[in-house]
Amino acid sequence: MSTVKSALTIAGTDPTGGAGIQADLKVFQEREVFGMSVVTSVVAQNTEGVRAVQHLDVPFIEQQLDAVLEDITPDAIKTGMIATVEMMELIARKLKNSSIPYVIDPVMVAKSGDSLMDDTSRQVIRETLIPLATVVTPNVPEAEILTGIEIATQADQKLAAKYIVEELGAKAAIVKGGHLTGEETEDILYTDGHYTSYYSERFQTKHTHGTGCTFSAAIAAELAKGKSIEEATSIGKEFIRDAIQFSLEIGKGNGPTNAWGLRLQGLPNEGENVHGAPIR
Ligand SMILES: Nc1ncnc2c1ncn2[C@@H]1O[C@H](COP(=O)(O)OP(=O)(O)O)[C@@H](O)[C@H]1O
Ligand SMILES: Cc1ncc(COP(=O)(O)OP(=O)(O)O)c(N)n1
Repeated sequence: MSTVKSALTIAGTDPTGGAGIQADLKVFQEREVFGMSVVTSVVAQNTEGVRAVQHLDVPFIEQQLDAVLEDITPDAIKTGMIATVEMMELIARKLKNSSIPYVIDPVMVAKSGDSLMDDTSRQVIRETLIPLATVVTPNVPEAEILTGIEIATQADQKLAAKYIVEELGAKAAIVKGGHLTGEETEDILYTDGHYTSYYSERFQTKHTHGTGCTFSAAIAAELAKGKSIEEATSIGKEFIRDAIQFSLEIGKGNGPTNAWGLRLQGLPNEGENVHGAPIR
């Protein structure tokens, strides 16, 4: 009997491999969890931005989900780009009575500024998916939309995280600090009435395509292995720090995070700041 755990990502695609499903699968592999995926939207994007989006038909997304879930029970599920109300309703129906740990990265806008979720869905996700979540991982603009709270300080991050749990019904929320300023990044977790902060140095790099996907996928992988929410977040934070420190200068725009950054720590260039390193 295999002891390898599995995780399922339900999300959109990035043909350049830096974000979305492709990024999630790399992270699952790196965290030694068997990765599975259900595609919601096919996105023609690259490191410079989004060119076009095609949403798959909801009945076909359901067929993909059924094909996985009737065969394999994942040890954790993550959702990323869920762009329409109909997709949200489908996933909510499928996960309603499930006890599988469920991480929501409420992807709304790509770093390039391109919208990945329509306006109605930004409101509807609050009622459909968020109450089912084990952990929700919004960045600052996403947390502002979910809560209506303007976020500029650590105190605002805390208020928003608490709101997502106490008012919207998630088990835990991590309001990420990547979009704020300062020498450090601080991500604030609220769960079971307690706050925990997770810090890292802030790297001065433009190569941050896929940071949110990478962070949430790492948390999902650790939950799949049975780690607590606090432990999974701590490992996720270390993972994203190294994935950004060793991010890659691929493409003409914002290069992607490096899912094997943590492994590089064991190599001779340990500690060196190599972000922007070409892969050749
Ligand atoms: N320049 C940076 N240096 C170090 N960590 C960062 C940097 N930018 C973002 N992070 C971290 O990456 C993760 C994703 O953050 P964020 O950029 O806020 O989300 P998103 O990619 O969803 O916009 C968080 O843990 C955040 O603190
Ligand atoms: C298909 C798809 N899903 C999510 C994103 C957003 O990724 P994120 O990790 O939030 O980082 P950026 O790509 O916005 O830098 C995406 N671009 N595509």
